[in-house]
Amino acid sequence: MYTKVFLATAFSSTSPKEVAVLKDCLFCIDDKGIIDRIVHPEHDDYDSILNEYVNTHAFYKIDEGSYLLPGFIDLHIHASQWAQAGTALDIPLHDWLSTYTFPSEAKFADLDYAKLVYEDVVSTLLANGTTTALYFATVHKEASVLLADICAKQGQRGLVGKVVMDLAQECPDFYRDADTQTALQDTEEFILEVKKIAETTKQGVYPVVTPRFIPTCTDEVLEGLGALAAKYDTHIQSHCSESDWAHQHVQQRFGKNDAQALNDFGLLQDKSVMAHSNFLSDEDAKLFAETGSAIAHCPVSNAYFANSVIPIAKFARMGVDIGLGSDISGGFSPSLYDNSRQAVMSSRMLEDGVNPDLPTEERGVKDSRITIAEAFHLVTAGGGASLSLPIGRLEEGYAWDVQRIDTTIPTAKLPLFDPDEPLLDIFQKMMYLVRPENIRDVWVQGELVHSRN
Ligand SMILES: Nc1nc2[nH]cnc2c(=O)[nH]1
Repeated sequence: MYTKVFLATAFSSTSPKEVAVLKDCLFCIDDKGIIDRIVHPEHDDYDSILNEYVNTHAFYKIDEGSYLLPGFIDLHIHASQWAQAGTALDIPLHDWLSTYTFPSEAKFADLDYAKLVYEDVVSTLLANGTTTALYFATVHKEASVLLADICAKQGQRGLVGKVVMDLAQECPDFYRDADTQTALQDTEEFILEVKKIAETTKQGVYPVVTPRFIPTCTDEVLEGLGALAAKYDTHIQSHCSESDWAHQHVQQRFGKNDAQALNDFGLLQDKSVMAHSNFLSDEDAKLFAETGSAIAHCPVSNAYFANSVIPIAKFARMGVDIGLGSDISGGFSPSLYDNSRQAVMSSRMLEDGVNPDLPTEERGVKDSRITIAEAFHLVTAGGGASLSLPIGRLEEGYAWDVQRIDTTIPTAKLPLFDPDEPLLDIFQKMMYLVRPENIRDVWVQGELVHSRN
């Protein structure tokens, strides 16, 4: 007995460069919200399953002109920074943090304010097709638990970190952990409270060990956080080699790159996700591949703060797990469609180069481009592999995290005029042209969590 059976045409990434078209398939979902079977029209039992379910409440026929995509996975987002999205992008990272961001994050000591912003960011992400998000909250333990609770209640798969920043000379008095011991104790209590919420959350919520980045953390806290992550087998997230300033800051402090320093503190492992990572050396990238650590590539944010375009195609060839992050609010857009488009465009600019005064052959970095199909892989299957969770693919054994895209609605109609247009062309048009209006329904772990109908 299946809980839900969908008859639909869908797209799913089967490898970094390949997208499968699942035409007129039956997607059979069990009571845990997992895809139990995908039955193709040529399968022997297609007609019998169709006949068994077609007149039941469990049957969902996706209309012509609508297509299913896996829900998107945001590998790096600061939930609290939703309150300042779209502002203050005119100054460098270090000044942006101290002038705008730390004062804005400090307001999350107020739980009423935190609730207002967090409920809105989670529902906004769901409306944009983001079914899983790896969140930075703020230093405040209670407000961080609240974010996990809001994800649980709204049906989003949230991985949430209480931010740790305890280094007095780099953090303002009004916004940091009281001291190292408190930072570690709050983190441990946070982990236990989120694990408690997870016990009754179908789609899962996960506590994440979250040193903000090396420049705001003491050696003691970094070491303690590595130990806590090992003790509770949690995910880990931080920022790594994001900009010239951040990269050089760690070099000056430790005489080594961020990646190496994070590894020495036990912070690079299979469930680690490091945001940005623009300035990884080849050796650093090998360390990521060996430890199973992932890169959260944040292409919109990088255009403002990273002083560079990350060579994402090269790191993918080296076997590093990679997904996409919106990095609200270093990135202004909550949409991973926007970020997929920017990932492609930035990679093209890296390949061709940008300075017209240089001769063609000196202008760019060859073999740097990625296609929109590769961006789709990053935002779905790549994100799932980065988190070591069975999400991001429409395959048996994976969670039913899905968005229904309607290409026909009058206010956001896609330019589809040829009834014989190849489905993979329609897929590309969706990746480039979909707006939130087109995202009609969103399911997480088999449950409908957003609908515009
Ligand atoms: N983009 C970005 N980089 C950071 N590095 C440390 N904190 C932050 C942050 O909030 N945003």
